[in-house]
Amino acid sequence: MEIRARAPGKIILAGEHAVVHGSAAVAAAIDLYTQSSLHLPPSGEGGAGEVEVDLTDSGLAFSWPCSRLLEALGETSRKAELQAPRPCSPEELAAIARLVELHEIPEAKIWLSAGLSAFLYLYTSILGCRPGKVVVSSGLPMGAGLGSSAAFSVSLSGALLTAAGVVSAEGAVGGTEWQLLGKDHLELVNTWAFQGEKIIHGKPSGIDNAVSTFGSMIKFKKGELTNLKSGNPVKMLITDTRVGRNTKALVAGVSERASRHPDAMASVFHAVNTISEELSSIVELAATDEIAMTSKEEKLAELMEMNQGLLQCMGVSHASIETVLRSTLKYNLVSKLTGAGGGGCVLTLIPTLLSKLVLEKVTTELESHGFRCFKVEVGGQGLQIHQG
Ligand SMILES: Nc1ncnc2c1ncn2[C@@H]1O[C@H](COP(=O)(O)OP(=O)(O)O)[C@@H](O)[C@H]1O
Ligand SMILES: C[C@@](O)(CCOP(=O)(O)O)CC(=O)O
Ligand SMILES: [Mg+2]
Repeated sequence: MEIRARAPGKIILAGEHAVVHGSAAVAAAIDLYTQSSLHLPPSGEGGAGEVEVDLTDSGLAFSWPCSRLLEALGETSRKAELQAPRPCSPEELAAIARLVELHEIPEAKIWLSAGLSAFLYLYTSILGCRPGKVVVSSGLPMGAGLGSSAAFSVSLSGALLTAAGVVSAEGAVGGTEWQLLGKDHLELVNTWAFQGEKIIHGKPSGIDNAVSTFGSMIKFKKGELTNLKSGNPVKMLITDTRVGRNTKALVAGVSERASRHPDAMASVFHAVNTISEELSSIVELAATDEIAMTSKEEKLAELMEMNQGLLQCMGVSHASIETVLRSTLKYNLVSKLTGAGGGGCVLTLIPTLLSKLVLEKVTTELESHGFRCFKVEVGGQGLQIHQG
């Protein structure tokens, strides 16, 4: 049996970091995906064979004998828990970390260990210690702010829960081999993926896994999700500064600053909340044609600029991000970091009336700094399944 699941990355238009502290944020799915293909041998029995994962993007593959997993973790998959995952306990996480350490991961790719821990947790909790192989491949840059960790957790959870028979695909995605899940099944995948994100991020807000699961453009606040109907999707240029960084460390850094300056940071988070609320109402107004396109874009640009200033207050900007801001401002274009910052990707709002020539000039200038620019479609499908 082969089950494939693909889940999109995301951009955050407003509210990253502040969303971890209870503010609203606005995010949208993009058309870059992580795909997990799960192969299960016909008669998988606990205790025999191996669990394998092939991480094609990093060129590394790992495997564990099922007997070893059983010995270290016990029989982890319990029917009742499939409908309501329990968080990974510190003891279980330590046992998983020891299983990951059985493999020598090259120092330059040590960041993979968090993803491997999330993999082992999701696999053994959902399918138990039965043999199987998962091949993961992604069009998303890893650790760059486009939500690769969430797309990884969502696609894995989608494939594993489908194999366990607790979720099933229903409607086809027009003209493709992919199928969608119903709302309740998506909710369940999202809950599992959140557990995976917790292992990778430490303290995620849940926005990345939610937008990767449900797709579209959403407002997210304290775990509550509102679908934003945006008539004419915004156009964004993404610049990957190629400066590597780690979301877990950046999120922890903002929390430390918040504990050093609780009142000042509460005001920053409050301001971000207001920006996200305003941004989401502009997106929705635009869908009803109650606001002209140019006026919408001017307002969005101003709000993004204000949000970037507040992200600088939180200490998550970076010299490379500032270079992108300066370069795009020369052409009167507004940019802000997206995701955790500290390097990674920057969004630049592309107004509808911007000439092709100007866009080419900006892109050339950004690429002359060694950055990589690309355009994405915003607000598309979330998790999709293919069973064959
Ligand atoms: N395709 C993948 N293969 C292996 N690990 C992945 C993959 N995608 C994401 N990960 C895991 O997620 C981590 C990146 O997550 P994070 O720091 O949150 O950045 P982002 O989510 O912005 O890409 C990687 O270090 C790795 O552990
Ligand atoms: C910084 C944060 O708001 C978004 C992180 O996104 P990413 O992992 O950098 O793609 C953290 C979170 O909301 O969990
Ligand atoms: Mg992430």
